Amino acid sequence: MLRIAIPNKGTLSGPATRMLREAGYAQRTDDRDLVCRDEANEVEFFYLRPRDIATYVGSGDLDLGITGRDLLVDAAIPAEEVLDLDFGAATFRFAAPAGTISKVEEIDGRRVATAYPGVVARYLDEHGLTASVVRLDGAVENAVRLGVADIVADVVSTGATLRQAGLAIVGEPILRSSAVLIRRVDAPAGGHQVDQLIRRLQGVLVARKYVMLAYDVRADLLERATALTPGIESPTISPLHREGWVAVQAMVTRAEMHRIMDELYDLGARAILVTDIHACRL
Ligand SMILES: Nc1ncnc2c1ncn2[C@@H]1O[C@H](COP(=O)(O)OP(=O)(O)OP(=O)(O)O)[C@@H](O)[C@H]1O
Ligand SMILES: O=P(O)(O)OC[C@H]1O[C@H](OP(=O)(O)OP(=O)(O)O)[C@H](O)[C@@H]1O
Ligand SMILES: [Mg+2]
Repeated sequence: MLRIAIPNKGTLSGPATRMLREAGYAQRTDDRDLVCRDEANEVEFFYLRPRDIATYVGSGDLDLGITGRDLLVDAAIPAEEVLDLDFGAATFRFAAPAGTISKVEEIDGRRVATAYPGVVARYLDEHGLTASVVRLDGAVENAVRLGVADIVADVVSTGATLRQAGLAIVGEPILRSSAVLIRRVDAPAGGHQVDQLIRRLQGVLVARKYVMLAYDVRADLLERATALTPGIESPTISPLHREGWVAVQAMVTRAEMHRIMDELYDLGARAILVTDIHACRL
C-alpha cells in the first residue's frame, strides 16, 4: 500500500480532499478520521497537520504528502516537490508598521517575528542579512505592537490581516507558495501506484484548466480558425454533411474561452459550443 499524508485541518485540507476525490480516490467522510484506506487503489491516506507532513515524508515514514511549499522550505528536510497542485496560493512576506521599515535591507540587525523561521533564515542567508528571528506559533501580526519584534514575516493571502494590524508590506515576496505534492529526495522509484497518482492529479489539473471547444467553420477559413484554437496536440477536424464546411474540436483554457469564442464568431464560425472536461489523461 502507498502511504500518503493529507492536511487534516486548515486552508489546504478541504481542497486537497476534493482534488483526491476528483482523481478517483476514496477520502474520509468524517473530519475527525485520521486514516482512510482506499483498497481498490491500494493507497492509505493519513490526515496530519500540514507542518508535520514534510517531517513524515522527509523521514521516509510516509511515501508522499500534500503540503504548502512554504512549509516544505521551512522544514528544511530532504523532500522535494513532485507536482504543483494549483490551490492554496499565498505569498510569504515581510511587513512592518507603515513609515518604519520600507526596504528589505533595513531588516539588518532587527527582530523578525514569524511562524516560519526556516523560510526567514534561508532568505536572510541568501541576502547576506542578519536579524534575530523570534519564533511564534501564529497571529504574528500582533508581535510588533506588543513590542516582541520590529517586523513580521508571514503568509499573506488577501492582505486583510496585515491592514487590520496597521502593517504595510516590505519588499518583494520572500516566497510564492501553493499546495504541492512532495516526496523524499532519495525515494526509490515508487512503481505503478505513484505514477498513477501523479497522472491522475495531472488529469485533474488539466480538466480544471481547460474546456473542450467545438465549432463549425467554412473549410476555406480553417487555417485562420485553427490558429485561434491550436489545441494541445492538434485540433480534430471532421467533415460536415453541409458542403464546404468542417467541424473543429480543440481544448482551450477556461481563462481564454470567451475571447476565443468571440474571435471565432467574428471570423464566421458558428455553433460554437463549450463543454467541461471532467477527467482526462493527456
Ligand atoms: N489565507 C491563508 N492563511 C493561511 N495559510 C494559507 C492561506 N492561504 C494559503 N495558505 C497556505 O496554507 C498552509 C498553512 O496551513 P495551516 O493549516 O498550517 O494553517 P492555516 O490554514 O492558517 O490553519 P490554522 O492556522 O487554522 O491552523 C501554508 O502552506 C500557507 O501558505
Ligand atoms: O492575507 P489574509 O487573507 O488576511 O490571510 C493571511 C493570514 O491568515 C493566516 O492567519 P490565520 O487566520 O490562519 O491565523 P494564525 O496566524 O493563527 O495561523 C495567516 O497566518 C495570515 O495571518
Ligand atoms: Mg493559520
